[in-house]
Amino acid sequence: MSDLDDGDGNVPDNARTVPDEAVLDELFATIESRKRELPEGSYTASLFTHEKGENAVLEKIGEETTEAILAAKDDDLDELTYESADLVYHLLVLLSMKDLDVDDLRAELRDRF
Ligand SMILES: N=c1c2ncn([C@@H]3O[C@H](COP(=O)(O)OP(=O)(O)OP(=O)(O)O)[C@@H](O)[C@H]3O)c2ncn1[C@@H]1O[C@H](COP(=O)(O)O)[C@@H](O)[C@H]1O
Repeated sequence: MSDLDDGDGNVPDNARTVPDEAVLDELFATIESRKRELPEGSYTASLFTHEKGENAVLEKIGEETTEAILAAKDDDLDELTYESADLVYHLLVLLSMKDLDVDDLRAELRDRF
C-alpha cells in the first residue's frame, strides 16, 4: 500500500503531493481503487466493465504504441512523452486486470540488473 493510501484504498485526488518516485505506485493504487469501486464517470472503471472485455485495453495498448512510434519517427519529443504516458497507464490497467501489480513489474526489471 502506498504512503498516501488511507488504508481503504482511497487515494487523494491532488497528485501534486506525491513525490516523483511514488508516481507509478500512486497511479497503480488509483487504478486498483477504480477497479474495486467502479465509480461512474471514471475512464479506468469503463475499461474494467467494457463490453469488449480485456480487448478494450489491449486495443488501446496497440493504438498508444503506434502513436508513440509515430511520434518517435517524427522526433516529436513532447508527443513521444505524452503517448508514452498513455501507454504506461494502459499497461498498468492491463496488469491490474490480470491481478498482477507494479511490484511484479519492478521485481522483473530488478532481476535484469
Ligand atoms: N493516467 C491516466 C490516463 N492516461 C490516459 N488516459 C485516458 O486514456 C484515453 C486515451 O485514449 P486516446 O488517446 O485514444 O484518446 P481519446 O480521448 O479516447 O480519443 P480517441 O482516440 O478515442 O478519439 C483518454 O480517455 C485518456 O483520458 C488516462 N485516464 C486516467 N489516468 C489516470 O487515472 C486516474 C483516474 O482516472 P478516472 O478513471 O478517469 O477517474 C486519473 O486521475 C489519472 O491519474
